[in-house]
Amino acid sequence: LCAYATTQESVRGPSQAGPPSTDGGVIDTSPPRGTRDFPPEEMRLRTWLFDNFREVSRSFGFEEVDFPVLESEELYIRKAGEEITQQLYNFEDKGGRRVTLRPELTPSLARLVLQKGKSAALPLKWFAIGQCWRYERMTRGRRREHYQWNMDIIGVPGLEAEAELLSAIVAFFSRLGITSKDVGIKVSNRKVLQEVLGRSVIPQRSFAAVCVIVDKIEKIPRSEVEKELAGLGLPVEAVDTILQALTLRSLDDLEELLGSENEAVLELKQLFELARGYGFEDWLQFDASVVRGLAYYTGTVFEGFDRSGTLRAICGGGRYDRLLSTFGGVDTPACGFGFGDAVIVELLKEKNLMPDLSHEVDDIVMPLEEQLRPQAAAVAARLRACGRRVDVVMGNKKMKWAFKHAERLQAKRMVLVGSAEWAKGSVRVKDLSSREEKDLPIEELV
Ligand SMILES: Nc1ccc(Br)nc1
Repeated sequence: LCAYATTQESVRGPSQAGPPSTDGGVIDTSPPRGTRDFPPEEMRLRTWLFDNFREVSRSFGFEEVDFPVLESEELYIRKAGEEITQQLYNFEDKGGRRVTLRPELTPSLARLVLQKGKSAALPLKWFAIGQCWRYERMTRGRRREHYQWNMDIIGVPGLEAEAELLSAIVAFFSRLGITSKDVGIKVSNRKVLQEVLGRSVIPQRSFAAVCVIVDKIEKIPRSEVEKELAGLGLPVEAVDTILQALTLRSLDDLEELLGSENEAVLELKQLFELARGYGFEDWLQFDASVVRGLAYYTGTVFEGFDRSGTLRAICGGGRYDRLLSTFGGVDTPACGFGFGDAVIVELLKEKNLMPDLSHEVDDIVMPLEEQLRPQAAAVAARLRACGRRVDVVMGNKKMKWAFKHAERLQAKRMVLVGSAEWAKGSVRVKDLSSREEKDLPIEELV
């Protein structure tokens, strides 16, 4: 399957036979199950998307980091029943080590923060774009890999960190032409659930598992959620109280339920006040049903959604103040988000906002006779040294082919190297938009 394409053409590989395989037939040219190739057109779109991820990250003063796609399995062994840890692309390596292709980036980031220890001056503002994996029985035919953009702030306990991250997400959407009419960001706080569970005397050790189950509230039948919560030993009335609390959609109602001094109420009010300061409050809406499916969130949680309701969550994140101590480190406040490379492309297609990305070449240089190829090479080298993107015609091609090639590449000029012109220190240049043609001295080519 090709990455972002949806047409059948993208799936069929080239018709010519591939390298002979052992039994004389053509090898399977498809990529491994659940993975994608990125042929040029798809790769241009991916590069464009990642360039936007990077430019937003840099405009917020973040530094890029990266980690191995292969990590120790122990980074993801959590007991809260998350889908992400039940679908590890894990195996035992030749040294007998339990390893896995990473399903997410946050644990790697936490590992690097711990590794850096005191040498990393806080706050850290790190971003990464990395391929993440899951191993899902192909019954559902879903992908097994995607690229995720992550931005994380380490060392800031206050809501200003979440506000910065949300502002970065809004800045990214805005760069692509997506508005708050197309997309919203649901915001809540896990302290809502913590308070509600506390009132039902639910043991703290079940909190993460309750969040993972409640996160499925809009994906599986309520009866199934009730059954799974009961499976954690929650009494029926507690289940009703929890599900009732999750229907809250206004901060006033939340305040009425939890009181004006409740931490979740105070934090959410502060976050919305900061959002007004940044000017992106119309992107946000409080929604108590948002808990996110990762066990380690401890406070604010949020997710970007398309208002037409046709797509899965576009991005998501939250505060995770106690992740480092689960790795034996000292707890450090942290918050971050993940933004996948697939749903956003579906949204851009739906909104007709896909960019027009052509194969960009400025000049096509062609020797009119084979023995002039060294001269053509000199012309190409000079043009490239001046920053022009140059395609040199290779092989013994006819002019008709060369002009068709130039049209395909949407080149701006055709530069023909012929003996008569070369003898005068010139080349023949055809402007491919004005169709104007003239001899130019080589030193005037740029
Ligand atoms: N965590 C994760 C990894 C890979 C894909 Br595709 N989706 C989610």
